[in-house]
Amino acid sequence: MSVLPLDAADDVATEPVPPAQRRRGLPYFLRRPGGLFGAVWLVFMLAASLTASLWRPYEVAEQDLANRLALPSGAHLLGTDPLGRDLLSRIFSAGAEPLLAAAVTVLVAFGIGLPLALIAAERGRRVERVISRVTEVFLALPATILLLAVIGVIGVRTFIIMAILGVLISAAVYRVMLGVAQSVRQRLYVDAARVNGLGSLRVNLVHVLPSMATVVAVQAAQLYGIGLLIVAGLAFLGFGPAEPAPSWGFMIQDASSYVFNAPWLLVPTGLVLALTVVAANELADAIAGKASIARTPTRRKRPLARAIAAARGDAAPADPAAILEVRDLDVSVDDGPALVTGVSFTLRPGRVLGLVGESGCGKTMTARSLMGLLPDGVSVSGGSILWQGRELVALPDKELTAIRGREIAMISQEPMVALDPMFSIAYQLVQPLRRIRGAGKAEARTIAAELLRQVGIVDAERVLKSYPHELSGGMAQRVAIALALTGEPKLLIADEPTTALDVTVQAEILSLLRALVRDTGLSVVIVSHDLGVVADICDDVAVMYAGAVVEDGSAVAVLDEPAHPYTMALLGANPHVPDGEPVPERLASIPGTVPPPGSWPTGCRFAGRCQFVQEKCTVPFPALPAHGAGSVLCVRVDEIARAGATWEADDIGAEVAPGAGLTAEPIATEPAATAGGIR
Ligand SMILES: Nc1ncnc2c1ncn2[C@@H]1O[C@H](COP(=O)(O)OP(=O)(O)OP(=O)(O)O)[C@@H](O)[C@H]1O
Repeated sequence: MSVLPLDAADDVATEPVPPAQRRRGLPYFLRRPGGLFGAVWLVFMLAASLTASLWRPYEVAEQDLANRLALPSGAHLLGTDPLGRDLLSRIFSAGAEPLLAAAVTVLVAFGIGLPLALIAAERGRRVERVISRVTEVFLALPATILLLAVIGVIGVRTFIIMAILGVLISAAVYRVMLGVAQSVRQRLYVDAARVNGLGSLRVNLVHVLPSMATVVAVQAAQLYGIGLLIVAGLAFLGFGPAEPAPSWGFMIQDASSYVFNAPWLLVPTGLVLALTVVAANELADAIAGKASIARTPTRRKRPLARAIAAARGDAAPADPAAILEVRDLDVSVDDGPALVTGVSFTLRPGRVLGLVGESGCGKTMTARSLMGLLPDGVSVSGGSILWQGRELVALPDKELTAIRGREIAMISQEPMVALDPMFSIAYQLVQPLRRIRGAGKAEARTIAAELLRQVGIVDAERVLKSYPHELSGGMAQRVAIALALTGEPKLLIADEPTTALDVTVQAEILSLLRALVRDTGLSVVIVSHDLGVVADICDDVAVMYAGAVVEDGSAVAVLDEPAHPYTMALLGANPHVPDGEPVPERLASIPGTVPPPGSWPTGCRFAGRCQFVQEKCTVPFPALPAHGAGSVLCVRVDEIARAGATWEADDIGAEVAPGAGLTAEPIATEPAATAGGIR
């Protein structure tokens, strides 16, 4: 039996209620007429039913044979049944059982389904598959037949029957909650909590569950209404309390026999049952009033990476001064295409490395792999990430958790999303400070204020009391940076930290990052598609195209004298002209788009869009010619350099033919010297 729609996760709220709204008077759902009615009616019914023996005017079995099938009167406010028993007394005396039994179903269904969903969402695809397969078995069971069989064995024991129903329905609850939990876990503030080293149980309790509260409440209220109908339905079929004990279902069944000669008999019980079910649904609707949809993929741990690590221990970095050394990193979709291949770069303390390239080139996947925060179904499939000489690839999650937030921190493009809307800034800063630095509450608050000042927030006390939605984008990004600094990290990974901000705020955040690097010796890996950002802040740069680093070196060298055609093209297409340089009449463009993973061409992946393409670019090449201090993934790099060719801006309306930018006769390629080719 599946009483909950399996796609309900898409239809209900996962967005927490803004704290300001929560704090002002009644909860928001009670301010809606439907919600108020639902809550008041349910509370009234429960209270009246549980106390019925204290106030009912007649005993439930007391007969007034002179007043059979009577209409409402002063003596019998809701009338009487065929034996002259008082309907008001019987209806409310019968209410406790369905109201409590339906609650048992809800508690059991959510008591099983919700924790399973949280575990499946957290433990990754394998565990999720196992749990999902088991729940599918439950979903396939013929629940009605099963319940009737149980009644045959144990008799009419409503609470046990409804508990068994809860077990069966828990499979449907699991399916719905899994979608929501996966969606919530994908939110950046959950990432931020993980990045700050919060353990999985606390991430679930502090961040995931509160964000699921609305969905849980909506689903629970709906399931409660369904539970009421099932209890009444069972009693209607004769599987309720034995006469003369009253039950809503049997009273309706009894009334249906008199529907023509005493139609009123059906009204009071039917109306009370209908109103109670409607009340549960109205409450659910009111809770769902703030609905918003969240559909994002889930994350998982890194099974392939574990295998890699099993075969490899920690190693000494090739560059002894390096704090981070990434070698031949491959990131792939499990059982799917590679997203990143052979990425290598080195980062020294106090330096800023930029990963730059068009959208979809693999910058984010590369950056996220450094923290073990790849999306579900994507994992490191090769290579090594040496962090201070320690291999991070396939490090157990527990050890990675200890590194995240403390040694390596992360900020992302959307500061608002990275901050949990449920909590004040003070709370979000104080918690990691207490956990990571072991500070007391007062001390943590003082440090939090200092951190806010360090990131350029002058009225730190006011901001500490604020909630994320009360901050501007730039302010929120400063807070996100302060949050990242709570663990005094040595490396900050900044994924497009200024993309969502307006230009003036961008400049402020960049200058803040520069100051942090200068003052604290922090190292930064910054992901950006903006060469202006790279020029502004980076010491080193790695240009990525279609999952590979096509050129790297010092920012000055790469930006001043780009060697790879792709870097030239990016620079030619950059609308920002440095001060003192002439403004070009027309910007360059790069025809076509980045080929998606799985359809990268053989040979140079940029060949299809390159102005300098030749036959030899389209065949695999095992190694590359040396070029300056950095590396350049182009077989023609020296020819192009010698010819002094640059990426041509195309004429309006005309597309530059591949190969048009270089007219020199083909020149023999230098002997291969640098390792690394395109796979
Ligand atoms: N969860 C995922 N499953 C499969 N493929 C993915 C997933 N996430 C990203 N990709 C693909 O991986 C490739 C690299 O994505 P990535 O986000 O690293 O690019 P990017 O250079 O950071 O681009 P952007 O600036 O748009 O984020 C893209 O082709 C993208 O479609």
